[in-house]
Amino acid sequence: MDPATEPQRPEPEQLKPERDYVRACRAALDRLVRAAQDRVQEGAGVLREEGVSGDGASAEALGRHLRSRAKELREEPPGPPFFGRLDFGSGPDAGDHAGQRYYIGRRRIAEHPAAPPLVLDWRAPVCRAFYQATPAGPRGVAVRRRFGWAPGARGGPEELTGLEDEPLDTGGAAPDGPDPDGTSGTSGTSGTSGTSGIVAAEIERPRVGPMRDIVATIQPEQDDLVRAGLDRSVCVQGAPGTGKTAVGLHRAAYLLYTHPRRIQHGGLLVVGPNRAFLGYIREVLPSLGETGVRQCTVADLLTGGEIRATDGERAAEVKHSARMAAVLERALYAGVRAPGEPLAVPDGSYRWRLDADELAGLVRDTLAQAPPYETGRERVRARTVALLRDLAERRAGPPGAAWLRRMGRSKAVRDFVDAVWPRARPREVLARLLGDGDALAAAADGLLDAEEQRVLLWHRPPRSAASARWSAADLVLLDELAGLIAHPEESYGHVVVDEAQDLSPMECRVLARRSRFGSLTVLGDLAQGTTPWAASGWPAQLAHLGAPDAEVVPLTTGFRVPAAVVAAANRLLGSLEVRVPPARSLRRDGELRIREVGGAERSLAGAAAEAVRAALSREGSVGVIAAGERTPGVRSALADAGIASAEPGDPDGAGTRVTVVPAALAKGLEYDHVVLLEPAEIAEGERRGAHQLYVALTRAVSRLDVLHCRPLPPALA
Ligand SMILES: Nc1ncnc2c1ncn2[C@@H]1O[C@H](COP(=O)(O)OP(=O)(O)OP(=O)(O)O)[C@@H](O)[C@H]1O
Repeated sequence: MDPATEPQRPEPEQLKPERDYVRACRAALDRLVRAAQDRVQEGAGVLREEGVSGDGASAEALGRHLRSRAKELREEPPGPPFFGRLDFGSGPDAGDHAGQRYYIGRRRIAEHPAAPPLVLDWRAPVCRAFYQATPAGPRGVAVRRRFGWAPGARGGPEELTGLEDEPLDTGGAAPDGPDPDGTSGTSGTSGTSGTSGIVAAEIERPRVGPMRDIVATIQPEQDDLVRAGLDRSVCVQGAPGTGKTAVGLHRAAYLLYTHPRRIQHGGLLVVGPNRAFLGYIREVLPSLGETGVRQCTVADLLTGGEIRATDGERAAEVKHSARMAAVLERALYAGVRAPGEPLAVPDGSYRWRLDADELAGLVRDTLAQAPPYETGRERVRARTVALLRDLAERRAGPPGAAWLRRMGRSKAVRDFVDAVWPRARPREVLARLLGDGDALAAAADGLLDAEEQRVLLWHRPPRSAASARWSAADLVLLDELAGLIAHPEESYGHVVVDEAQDLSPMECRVLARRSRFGSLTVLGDLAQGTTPWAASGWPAQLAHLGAPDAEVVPLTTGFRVPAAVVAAANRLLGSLEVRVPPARSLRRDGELRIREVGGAERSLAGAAAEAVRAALSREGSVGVIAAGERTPGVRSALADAGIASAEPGDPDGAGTRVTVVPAALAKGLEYDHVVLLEPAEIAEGERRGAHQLYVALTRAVSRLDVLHCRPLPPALA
């Protein structure tokens, strides 16, 4: 927190008791770390004494647990131990909390595990009041106190620089406590929620480095989403900068805290659009103490092989369409057929005979049950053996288990199963589909038209499935086939999907398969859809994601983009192919400047370098956004001007203030100052160029410079 922007400068004596409380928290934390380390040593002693005898295995497990707890505590990012305080009143609304005072922080702090906590974890149920209480609905809270900390504070007492009180339930008195200066309920803001200076300062502070958590300033409508139950899937349709990503990550942390067993069993998965985005959000969950969450792209989940081919635009589009799911299912089951003749199974000198009709009925029944393909195959085998057992039983009484196993493995039964329900491997099925026009025509009949079939077919089919070169879209299809053959082994307890509007139906199905028993948090903005297959409405997309009942909740209050920029972006909304509620900005500050470059000026890239130089005289990050083909020129113009720049997601660019961003990679990122080059070029560049421009326009936290040589798109003119 920047003390300069703080609305209220408390007297040092107001801060003193709070700084003492900080000291008490630090001391408790130090004791916790020491105790955990001691327990590791004790654990090691137990291990040594027990050796391999006795209960060595559980001693070892205990040792592992203690070591990881000690490591966790040591590695806990140092930071302010708390950010808020609740003083409950004595009225009936306060319930069990009447007269209580609670400090709220990122993690629980206590003298020892059984002691009453000095600081509550923000996810604890009682902390909900911190986010939700208003003067109209105080929830028993007499005073809400927010603390301001110096920028980059590591949690030292002197770094606590501000506080702000909001009297809420004026009917109840604040409790007595270690706060003899009487600040509670007297100092601070007007008491109207939403006018907190500390919240405003947090929202308007300059951005540096990766995304940070918003745990101290979560807004009531965001909190509702963060704490939605695990059994509910939710879909957040949020305008740019309304905190969708932040909400998704905090919800992940909340669910891990509230349902540790259910989530940790399957794990929690966060899916984002690309590396640059994942790099940007990487540190939010660890800063909330959650380190075990997998964060990846949909492509990272696909294990079908390497990408060694590129699809044409049309082929990719067809491969990503929902109809491919049905085409692949047909292709997979194309080999399943009813037996044409009876089955004879030799058994010593005897032969068992099964009737063709009976076997056909068995295959038909199995198909009707629609199990995964491989399960179906095993079911056919087991039922065939069961028919043989019935015959044997009638002849000589019940056969033993060894006999049943022998029949199941006999060549006759194996050949029969292979003939009616052949073994299937994803690559072979797909290679046949893409390499053989007849196979494709059979599977795609009524689903894909002749042109669509033509674009799918390989011009030069590989000699075998093993030597096929797969494209990115093929890997999605291989995953679908693998999922039809057997349920994927990895299935998560909860999946958070960001920028979900950009996923194709087939990509949605990749995620649906991995959250079979879980719920989803779906985050997106239809107006920011930039892929050829971007969703135009949520119901269909949610159905592909396997969460057709998810409630769609809009967020429209923007925390990033200043009002002037939001107004320009909203004008663009009318020209997009989707209907979404327009955003409104919480921020009155900020600047939008549009400038035509021409005449004596050398070039757009040169003008960009000048704009960047001017931007660098202020605080915060700078992003130059341009059509992809323009970015190399911009980087060299910056280098010529002596300005270092990085690409988004470049791990070596961590200390660089200037990032040059191809418009296609701008999604989800934000910079204090954005220099946007030649918007007309971005708008025309791709098929959904207007959406791309909408994304590019909404990346600025404080200032947006638009530089152009060509006429502006109408919405900006
Ligand atoms: N309650 C809040 N308090 C402080 N900052 C917030 C709050 N909510 C959101 N922000 C900040 O606003 C910015 C935008 O948030 P976020 O990236 O989550 O929005 P988004 O809806 O995902 O945006 P987009 O769709 O444009 O990518 C971030 O810097 C985030 O930290």
